[in-house]
Amino acid sequence: MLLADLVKELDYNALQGDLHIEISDIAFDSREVTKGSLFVAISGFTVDGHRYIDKAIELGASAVLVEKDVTADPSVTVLKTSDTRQALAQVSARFYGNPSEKLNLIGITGTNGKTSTTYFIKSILEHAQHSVGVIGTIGAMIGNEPLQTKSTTPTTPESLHLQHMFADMVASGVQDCVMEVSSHALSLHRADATRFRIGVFTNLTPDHLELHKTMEEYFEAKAMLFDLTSDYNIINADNDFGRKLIDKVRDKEAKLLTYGIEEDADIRASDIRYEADYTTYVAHTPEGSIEVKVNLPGLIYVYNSLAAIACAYCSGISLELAAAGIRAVERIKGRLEVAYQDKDLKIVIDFAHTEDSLEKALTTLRPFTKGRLLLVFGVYAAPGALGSGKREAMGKIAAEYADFSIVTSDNPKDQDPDAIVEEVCAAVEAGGGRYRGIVDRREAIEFAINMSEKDDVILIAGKGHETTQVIGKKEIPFNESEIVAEIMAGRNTNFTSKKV
Ligand SMILES: CC(=O)N[C@H]1[C@@H](OP(=O)(O)OP(=O)(O)OC[C@H]2O[C@@H](n3ccc(=O)[nH]c3=O)[C@H](O)[C@@H]2O)O[C@H](CO)[C@@H](O)[C@@H]1O[C@H](C)C(=O)N[C@@H](C)C(=O)N[C@H](CCC(=O)O)C(=O)O
Ligand SMILES: Nc1ncnc2c1ncn2[C@@H]1O[C@H](COP(=O)(O)OP(=O)(O)OP(=O)(O)O)[C@@H](O)[C@H]1O
Repeated sequence: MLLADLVKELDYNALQGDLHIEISDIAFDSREVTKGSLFVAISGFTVDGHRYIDKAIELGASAVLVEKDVTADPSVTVLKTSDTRQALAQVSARFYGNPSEKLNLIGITGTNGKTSTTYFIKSILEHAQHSVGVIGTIGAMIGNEPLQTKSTTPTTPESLHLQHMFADMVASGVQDCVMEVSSHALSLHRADATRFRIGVFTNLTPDHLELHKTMEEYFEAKAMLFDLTSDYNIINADNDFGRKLIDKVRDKEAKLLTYGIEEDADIRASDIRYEADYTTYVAHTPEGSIEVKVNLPGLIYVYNSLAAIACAYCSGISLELAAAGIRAVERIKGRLEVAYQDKDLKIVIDFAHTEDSLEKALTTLRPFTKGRLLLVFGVYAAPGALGSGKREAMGKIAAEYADFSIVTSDNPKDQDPDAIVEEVCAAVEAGGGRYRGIVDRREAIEFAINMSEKDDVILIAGKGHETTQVIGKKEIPFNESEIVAEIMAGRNTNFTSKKV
């Protein structure tokens, strides 16, 4: 594509060079530059991409897009714009032919519930014989085939990779794409230049305050999704920030559709019946009502499946197909997943890693726990004072809702794991909870299993589907289902339970 065409809708100043040159690819990382590329320099959190311009030119970049004044080899074209992250999204969408406009794109945002809502929607759309793509925490897929991409690390990929994925989906005949949209992505403009036909807001509770600083800023970041939607905004009316968002988007062109249980919402659940492993309820929509069975326990999956029913309604899919799609989701990896069960003990793995989700996971399990509810958990939060709020809040939740907590490591990354465990233990103690701190996560799981007695339930929270643990710079294998299976295999031959 000609550089002049690529930057046609961009606000820029040409600092040097020719605009009538062919651009073969785009890169925002100098290490990925190929001959004839446009290199977009981003001022990062850790390094400044402008420092790698010479490297990019050496590797064959023929044009550079910057947001700072730079001196570059006179043989390349240099364009300056006010924000290169925004510009990256714009040129990427244009480079790939604005693929989001060719998809029924559904974006889901919120602190918790994005992944499971995505699964429910995907299953419903597939029941309606649609070809579906997914982008989110568990990766990018077309149907059940993982998409080969340059990067699938973040929940919401960088704009260049995102537009590339959309283009691959369009080329493969995908009709609908269901995508998790994180607040990081929205505030770092990864989803700019993307058209979402439907936007969904699940909830907003404290998290990611290392980036957004205040709940207000965090809310505003999430709300950015609803500036990108064309047809429907689907919002949880029972959540405080959901109601705030309803007021904010009420007059937008995209039609507002609310869902909930407590408020008088457009899509509503009633007659909820909780069982240990599933829940049934009646979903009411403007088109009628239907009995729904969700094969995941607890109120949160009533909400997440209701959001999916709202999407089905907006996509013209019948209630029968919607209910069948939800029923077909048998389990979701690491979401209240039963890792072990016999007549005396149940061990559940869950991805709860925020204060709200930890509370929801514990309160979901409580009514079906005859013995004690034992909790193994760690906290990943920003370093130092910034992360203290989350460490304290999760410690308090553990104290309030678990009978005994084994405080351990989540992904300590570059932080001191002992200091984190100590701080969380102090919060459990301050909340009046019983606890033990064990930094090594495998040992912590083993301790919980060894202290368990008849009828206890163990919740191992925080890592869910993840199969590694990040300690320092190392990512070590850590598959909790396998670890539980190994420990239980040993215990079933030589176990004696201990009182603590
Ligand atoms: C905190 C955060 O979001 N960081 C993002 C940010 O990184 P950064 O600004 O620190 O980048 P940097 O390392 O300083 O580098 C700056 C620039 O120099 C470039 N560079 C760097 C080195 C080099 O040799 N050459 C070069 O060109 C880099 O490619 C980059 O463009 O900009 C990068 C490129 O634009 C992103 O890839 C990166 O996301 C990383 C992968 C990440 O892990 N983000 C997480 C926190 C995240 O986004 N999480 C959300 C939330 C999930 C949830 O809901 O829980 C997500 O969507 O996954
Ligand atoms: N509607 C909900 N409200 C509160 N907590 C929820 C809800 N849905 C799921 N959770 C909890 O949050 C955890 C993560 O759920 P899920 O992966 O669906 O959220 P997510 O928004 O995709 O999270 P992340 O962005 O961190 O990947 C679950 O394991 C569960 O404990």
